[in-house]
Amino acid sequence: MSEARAGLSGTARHVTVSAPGKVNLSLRVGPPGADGYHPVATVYLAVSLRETVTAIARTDGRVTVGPCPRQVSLVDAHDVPWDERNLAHRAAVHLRTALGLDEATHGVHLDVAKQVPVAGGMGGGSADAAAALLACSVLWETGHTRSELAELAAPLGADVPFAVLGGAAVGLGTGAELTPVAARTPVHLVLVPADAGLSTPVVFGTLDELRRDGHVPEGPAHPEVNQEVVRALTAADPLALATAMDNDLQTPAVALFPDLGDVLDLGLDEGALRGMVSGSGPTLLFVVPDEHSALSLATAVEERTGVRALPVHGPVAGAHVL
Ligand SMILES: C[C@@](CO)(OP(=O)(O)O)[C@H](O)COP(=O)(O)OP(=O)(O)OC[C@H]1O[C@@H](n2ccc(N)nc2=O)[C@H](O)[C@@H]1O
Ligand SMILES: Nc1ncnc2c1ncn2[C@@H]1O[C@H](COP(=O)(O)OP(=O)(O)O)[C@@H](O)[C@H]1O
Repeated sequence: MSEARAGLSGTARHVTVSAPGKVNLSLRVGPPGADGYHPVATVYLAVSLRETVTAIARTDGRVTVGPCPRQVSLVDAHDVPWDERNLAHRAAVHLRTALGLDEATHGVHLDVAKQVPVAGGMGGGSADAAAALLACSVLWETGHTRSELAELAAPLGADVPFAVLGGAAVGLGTGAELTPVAARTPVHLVLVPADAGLSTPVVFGTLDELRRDGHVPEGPAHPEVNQEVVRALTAADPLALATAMDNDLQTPAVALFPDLGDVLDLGLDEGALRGMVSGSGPTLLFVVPDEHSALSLATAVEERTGVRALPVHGPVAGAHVL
């Protein structure tokens, strides 16, 4: 048993929450501000690859976090910090502090079962933070609605409010100012994770360098929302969606991880409507017309690369109690 779990009784009160990973169907990035953050205009889609966090009451006032001992994980959770740097841990401490809750009586252990690739540009850590926020809020009976929790989530990371709300949404500012988009039917995608991660700040920094050196055009100070992607989502038109998608972080992600170019070509070769880097990468997303095409593309990619490809769909629900 891990040190963090020692002393937890099997009968302790607990709450389990599921929260989704995401892809960005459009990600337009402006130049960085004084705080280092870049203004974005993005279109998020929550997808059917989810994280699960169980909040277990602790009687000693501590906040602890660890990988779920019962989980057979799809992902390698070794790169995840299982201490106070973990986003789920930070979410619990943030909630306790923001609400002025008594530390002595608001301890918690967080069991995290990961399915979303780590450092893959799919917001897995953000989903853990969103799930921990809701799980602790229910455990500690704070009475917050999901939209109140989404507002509380913003200081934890640009993607965290979206993981609370889920669905599909336009994100402005750092990505945390959300407007829901009503997607008519499911979008079917195949995700191809890479065998290593990419650091989000390094990918943003590489974009800045490529722009400074004139290899990539400058972005506008206030990027505009890709309305064609929004229209394609509301019109349930996968071909229009595939055509309109864009991601300013694709060029820096491929510069840092050149093998991505080959896998993008391979996906197109096997019938995808379009392939693109998900967020800051290196996970790739391929748009396909329907569920059947998703299964056959995933099989073909696996056969040719030996990499596990994941058929998913979206939009799916945000953080909710199981
Ligand atoms: C790029 C995106 C696209 O949705 O996500 P990923 O693809 O990495 O999951 C997001 O903008 C990331 O969201 P998230 O991972 O929550 O970012 P944060 O923790 O807030 O920030 C991590 C770092 O990324 C950079 N950052 C993030 C958001 C933003 N609008 N501008 C930035 O420059 C900053 O260097 C920041 O210190
Ligand atoms: N619960 C968590 N799950 C995954 N990574 C985490 C978590 N908490 C902190 N991290 C750190 O955040 C980094 C990026 O996390 P992640 O959300 O998986 O990727 P991305 O920002 O590309 O979507 C990881 O490399 C890891 O160091």
